[in-house]
Amino acid sequence: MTGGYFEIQNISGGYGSGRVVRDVSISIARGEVVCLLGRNGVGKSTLAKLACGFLRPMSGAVQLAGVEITGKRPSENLTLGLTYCPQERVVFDDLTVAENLSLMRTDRRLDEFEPYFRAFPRLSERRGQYAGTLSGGEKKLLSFVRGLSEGSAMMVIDEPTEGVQFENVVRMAELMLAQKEAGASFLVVEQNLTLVDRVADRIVIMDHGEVALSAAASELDRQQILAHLTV
Ligand SMILES: Nc1ncnc2c1ncn2[C@@H]1O[C@H](COP(=O)(O)OP(=O)(O)OP(=O)(O)O)[C@@H](O)[C@H]1O
Repeated sequence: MTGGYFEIQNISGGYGSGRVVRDVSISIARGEVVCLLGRNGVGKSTLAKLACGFLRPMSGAVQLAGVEITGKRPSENLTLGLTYCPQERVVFDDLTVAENLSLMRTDRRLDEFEPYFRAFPRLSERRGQYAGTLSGGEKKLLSFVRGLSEGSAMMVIDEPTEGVQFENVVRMAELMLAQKEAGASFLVVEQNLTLVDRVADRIVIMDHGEVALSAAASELDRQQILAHLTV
């Protein structure tokens, strides 16, 4: 145990007997944002799933606030303060935008979502619209707001900006930074350097299922990052 708030320790795993992630360790402190980058197919999403209980690791351990959570179900992890937002948009198409959000609250009130509606007027305008009719980028925003509004101390978010336009990516960054200020920690799988530049304290780059590079964001320039992302 190295003292991080969220500790991924020597995790290996994948699908069936196929090993995709090999011996990956990442330690995230309270209030730290770590961005996980890498080319397509190197195992970033698989690592996120292994860390959050959607896949059972072949070996290694995961700890949250000093508590071992390896192999716990995602629903158990949520009660312990770990939110996982998968890459696939998690919205219910046959519920309205408002219903998708109010589902998160036992009293069904929408008041607490007002800051998110102010940040994303498109969502506000579409409150009464079925989520199934939203564009891909709008669904990603809705999914992001659902995840962030869980208010967990640790959030693992997989490619939140896919299909989201620039100004909304900037607002996503601002909302994340506000939660970071309040003490939340993030592991963000991301290819969009607009978001990475704004939120990352540390950058971890994966290649072939392993950590190829881990450094403070301030120590890396764009060229070094891009060298790892281009084939
Ligand atoms: N459900 C699955 N069953 C079997 N193999 C899978 C499954 N999901 C992903 N893989 C394989 O695992 C490897 C890593 O995929 P993963 O989605 O973790 O990569 P990634 O780095 O997140 O890529 P991307 O940036 O394209 O999302 C790929 O070879 C992929 O084909």
